[in-house]
Amino acid sequence: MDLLDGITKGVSDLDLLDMLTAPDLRPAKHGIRRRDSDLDPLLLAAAAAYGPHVTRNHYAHDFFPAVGDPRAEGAYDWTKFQGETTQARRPRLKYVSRQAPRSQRLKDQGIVVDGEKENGRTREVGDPLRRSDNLPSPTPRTALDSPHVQRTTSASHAAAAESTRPAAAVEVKCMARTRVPTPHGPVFLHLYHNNRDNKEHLAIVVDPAQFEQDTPRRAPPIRSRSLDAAWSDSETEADRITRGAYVGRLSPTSQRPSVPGAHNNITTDNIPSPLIRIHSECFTGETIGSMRCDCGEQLDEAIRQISQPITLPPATSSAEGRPTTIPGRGAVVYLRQEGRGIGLLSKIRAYNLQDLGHDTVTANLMLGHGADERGYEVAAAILRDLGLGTEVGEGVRLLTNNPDKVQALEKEGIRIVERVPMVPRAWQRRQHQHEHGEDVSLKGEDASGLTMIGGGEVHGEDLDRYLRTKVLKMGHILPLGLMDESSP
Ligand SMILES: Nc1nc2c(ncn2[C@@H]2O[C@H](COP(=O)(O)OP(=O)(O)OP(=O)(O)O)[C@@H](O)[C@H]2O)c(=O)[nH]1
Repeated sequence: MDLLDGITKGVSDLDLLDMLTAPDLRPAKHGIRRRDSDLDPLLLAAAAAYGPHVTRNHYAHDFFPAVGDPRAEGAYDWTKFQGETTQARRPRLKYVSRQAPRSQRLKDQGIVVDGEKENGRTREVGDPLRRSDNLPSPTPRTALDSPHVQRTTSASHAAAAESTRPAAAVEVKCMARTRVPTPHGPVFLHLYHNNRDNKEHLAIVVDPAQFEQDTPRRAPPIRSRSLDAAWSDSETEADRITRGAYVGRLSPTSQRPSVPGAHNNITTDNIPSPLIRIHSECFTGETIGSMRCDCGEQLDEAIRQISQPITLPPATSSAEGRPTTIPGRGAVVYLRQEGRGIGLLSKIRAYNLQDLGHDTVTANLMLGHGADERGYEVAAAILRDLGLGTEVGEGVRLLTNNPDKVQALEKEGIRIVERVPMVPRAWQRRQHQHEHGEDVSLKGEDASGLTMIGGGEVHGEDLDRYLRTKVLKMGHILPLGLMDESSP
C-alpha cells in the first residue's frame, strides 16, 4: 500500500508502522533516500503499547508531558496500560486552599464582624474608612448611584434586591495633596478614596492665597478636613507633610504641618462664592484631544475661569474705597466616570454607532446602557470635605450647562447660589464676531493656557452634532443659535 494512500484512507497505527519500517519501501520519485531513521523509536514505543484505545492522538497528547516531567498531570505511562478508560487512570490534582477562613483573616486584621450573613456574605460593621490602610472596600453600585439606569434583565433580581437596601452614607478621605503649577497658575491636586467605589477621584483646588501666609485673608482657605485631620497618634510631622497636610508653600526652607481641626466656615458677604466645576473623566477629549466632544476644552476652561483674579467693587474693597483684586478661588472635582459612567470600552463602541448615524444618547441605549449613568454622591462628599457648598458656609457657583447636575448636587445638600454657563469657545468666538464684527482667534496671551493637543478651541461637525443632542435630548442649557449654521 502506498504511504499517502494509507494516510488518506485511514489505516491502523500498526499498518502505518509496517509501511514506514518495511525494507521494501519505495524510493522517492527522484531517488533521494529518506533522511529519517528506518526505525523511529517513538513509533516503536507506540506500537509496543498498542491497544484498542490508543491512537496517535493519545500518543501526542499524553506521552509528551512525561518526557519533561514524569510527575506532570497527563504524564501517563502507556506502557503500563491495562485496558481501563483513560479517565479512570489519569491522576487528578487536588487544589487545597492554604488560606485561613475569611472570618479568621478579618479577625486577625482587627476587623469586627457581627456574624450576620447577608446574601451569603458577612456584613462588616464599623467605620469603613478604617479598614485596610484607609482604602475602603468597594460596595457594589446600586440603583441609587445611577438614577437613570433601568435594569431590564431578569438575571438582575439579586441586584434589584440589593438596591432596595439603603446605601451606606458616602465617606471620602483625601489621601494626598500636592501643588501643581499649571498655565493658569498653581493648583492643589487632591486625591480621594471613598467607600462607594474603588476609583481615585480628584479635586483640583484653586486657592493661591494659601501661598501668601502673611497677607490677611478675605475668604476661608479651601482645605480638606480629612487630609488635615490627625490620622494616628504615631503620625510624625514628616508623615503629615509628605501626604500634603502642610500650610503655605512647601520648600526646603518651609515645612509647616497643618493643625488638625483648625478649619472654620467663616464667610465674607462681599466676596463672590467659590466657582466650582464637577467634571467627569473623558480620556478621548482630555488626553488625545478628540474633537468629538468639548470635554478637554471644558476642563481647561474651568481651571482658567476659576483662576481668574476677582475684582471687588470699590465700596467693599478697601477702607479707601478703591477697587482691589483677590486671587481666584474654587475647585474642579474630577470624577472617574468615563463616558457618562459607561466606561471607556463602551464609549469607544458608542462612537462607532455614532459614526453609523446614531446620536450620543441613542448609541448608549443601543449598548444596553442608560443615557447617563453617573452619580454625584461622591462629588458632594468631596465638596463637603473641602468645606464647599455646606449649609453653614458660603454657597458655590456651579459651572455647568447640565440641569441634572445642579439637581443632583442640591439633592445631596450642596448649596448652589448660581449656575455659571460653559459656552464652547468656538461659540463664544462666533458671538464676539457677530457682535463686534471681528474675529478673535485665540493667540498670544489668550491661548497661553491651552494645553490640549491641538490647543485652541474644539469645533467641527462631530462636536456640533454632539452638542445639539445634549441640548435637544438631555436638556443642556446652551444657545443653539450660536452653532455653526452650516452644521448638519
Ligand atoms: N457615552 C458617551 N459619553 C461621552 C461622549 N462624549 C463625551 N462623553 C462623556 O461625557 C462626560 C462629560 O461630562 P461633563 O464634562 O461632566 O459634562 P456634562 O454632564 O455633559 O455637562 P456640563 O457640566 O454642562 O459640561 C465625560 O464622562 C465624557 O467621557 C459620548 O459620545 N458618549
